[in-house]
Amino acid sequence: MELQFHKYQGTGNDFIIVDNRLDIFPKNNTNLIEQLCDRRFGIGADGLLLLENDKSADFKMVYFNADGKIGSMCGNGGRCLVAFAKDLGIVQKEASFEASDGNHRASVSGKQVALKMSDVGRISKKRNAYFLDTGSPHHVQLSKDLNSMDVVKEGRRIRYGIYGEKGSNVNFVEQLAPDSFWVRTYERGVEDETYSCGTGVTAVALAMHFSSKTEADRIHIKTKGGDLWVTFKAAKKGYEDVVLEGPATFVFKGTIRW
Ligand SMILES: N[C@@H](CCC[C@H](N)C(=O)O)C(=O)O
Repeated sequence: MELQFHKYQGTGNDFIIVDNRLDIFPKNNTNLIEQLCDRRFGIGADGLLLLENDKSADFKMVYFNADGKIGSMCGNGGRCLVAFAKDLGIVQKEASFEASDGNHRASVSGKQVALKMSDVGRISKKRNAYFLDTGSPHHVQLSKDLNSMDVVKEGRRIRYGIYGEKGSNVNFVEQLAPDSFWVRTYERGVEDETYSCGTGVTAVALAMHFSSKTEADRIHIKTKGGDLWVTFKAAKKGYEDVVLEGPATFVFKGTIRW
């Protein structure tokens, strides 16, 4: 079989993107998707995104983690898919799409894509951390000396030790300024540290506001792969009007045969 694909990245969180509007991609072939994401034997990516037709939105997003298994919501992936849809001419400056956690709207300005995330109703306090679901599950904990932390070792311990096989993404945070944080993320389904995680930085921003580490409602997040911004409004219960904003760019396109 031969596959045309595109590579996009959002602050270093990188994705294989396939235009699957003809619905011919072998979605059930977990081994194939894992192989395509492999950085030595395949194209290499944190995940694989399918753009599909949708009866009411501009398109539908289907996301697979690098382990080849269907994933939950992917914030950076959603932003990259909107950039891809614009490059294909499917959308202009505004877009709407269906994802695993419902409908999302987005706006494009140059290389920047602002994605409306789902409302977050509940943030639970763990011993030295917070847990919330921003479309994907996230453990958020403040850490000292983030620079020297073994994120993979610590992240794996928490991901399996506290959250079992179903797991959670694990975000380690250091405050840089009243409205700015540095985040390193161990990502479930990639089972490694990624250069950034969109649902992760969204979770960090909300958890830091919830725990009064910041009073800002527009928060800058520094990641290994670059800068992201999260804006939000406090709601009666949790947070609403949550928007994740940052760059999403085309890297290359190609053909792969197997
Ligand atoms: N990198 C993604 C997160 C994708 C889902 C995550 N790997 C999970 O399985 O929960 C993002 O940008 O949100």
